[in-house]
Amino acid sequence: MDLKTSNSPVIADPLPKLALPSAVMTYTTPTSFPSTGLYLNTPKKKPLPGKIEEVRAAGWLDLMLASSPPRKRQTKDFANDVQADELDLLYRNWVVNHPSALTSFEDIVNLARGKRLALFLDYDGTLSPIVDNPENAVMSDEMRSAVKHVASLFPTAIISGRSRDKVFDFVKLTELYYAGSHGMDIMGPVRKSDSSGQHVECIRSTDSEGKEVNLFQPASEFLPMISEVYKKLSESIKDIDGARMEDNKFCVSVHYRNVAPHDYGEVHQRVTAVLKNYPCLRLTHGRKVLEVRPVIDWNKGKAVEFLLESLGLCGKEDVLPIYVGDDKTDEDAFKVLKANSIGFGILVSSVPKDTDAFYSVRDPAEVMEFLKKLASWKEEST
Ligand SMILES: O=P(O)(O)OC[C@H]1O[C@H](O[C@H]2O[C@H](CO)[C@@H](O)[C@H](O)[C@H]2O)[C@H](O)[C@@H](O)[C@@H]1O
Repeated sequence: MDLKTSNSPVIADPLPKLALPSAVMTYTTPTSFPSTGLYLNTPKKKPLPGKIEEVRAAGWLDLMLASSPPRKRQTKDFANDVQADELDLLYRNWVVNHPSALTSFEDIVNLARGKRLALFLDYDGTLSPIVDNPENAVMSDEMRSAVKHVASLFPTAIISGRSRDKVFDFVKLTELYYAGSHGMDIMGPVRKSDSSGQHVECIRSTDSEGKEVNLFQPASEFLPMISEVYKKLSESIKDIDGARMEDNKFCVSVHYRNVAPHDYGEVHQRVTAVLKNYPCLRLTHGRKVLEVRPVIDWNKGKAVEFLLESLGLCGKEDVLPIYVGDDKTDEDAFKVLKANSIGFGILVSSVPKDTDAFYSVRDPAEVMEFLKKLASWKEEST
């Protein structure tokens, strides 16, 4: 297959060998902040919005209202049906540019032939369906065995916004690599090259099975600050019906999925009011969730690069990394694969979205089908 046809991601020059983490050390460290060396140069903050209208003006309220695709229609209603037909049409147009990884499976196989695949999987909305209570986002046994199966064939990692321990409790597979807190807590393999001092910032540790692993936690100096902010935010939002906090170790989630839309502005206002005293924390936005995290130049994309490097798969022409994810934070990983033309992303979405992923699937059920197909193909071809 011609890799440069417009219907396939262009897999060209491999990623130049990364010198992680020193590649991200060029940022200046404000003296009053912890000295992790990975700070982002953020623009000066705008004044905090004081009223709900100002929250809207800042664009956050619209983002909060639009976050996460609408639920399936419950009623038979003409206006709803027209809107749904329009959405279907938009989706059909969008999928032309982001073809289904299932219907384009042959193209993917053609790209993968003769290459070593590396799989990176997001958790929520990718391996488990989105549910109202984050504690209930369990993975089905069928999905677990599909992931276990691919992990026996390709190096596979889960990269989640949740804390690493929590995502492991859901997945329960020791054969995977895990990156929690949006990549700020990575448990990866120990490389022979580590003895030459390549990953100076890693801590040698052992996993639950006693296997030697490398721990990489670029935001460890923020831990006391994050737990302080967690307490303050919990106190601040406790009277907002449906608002819920989640401690993700190196970041904090403020969930508003179960909050009435007229209170969204209030949630945002309370969060920004607490954060104004923490200039080295920043706010990002996911699916009905506001996320507080350290201002360091580290994200899921950097975690993918780091893991590829740790696995000895970086800069190799015969390696094809695939990243599957559903959320904004996964875009950092899609971007890395696209920018370096080394692999491609698969966006999990049933509605059109602006994305750097090349392929798409509609939901976790399709993710599972894709993983099963990949495993069968690999087994048949060997
Ligand atoms: O990177 P991920 O593994 O996708 O984690 C991102 C966030 O996922 C979880 O929240 C989302 O899923 C919940 C359960 O389905 C849902 O209730 C919530 O509205 C979604 O935003 C998780 O709870 C967060 O901590 C993660 O940051």
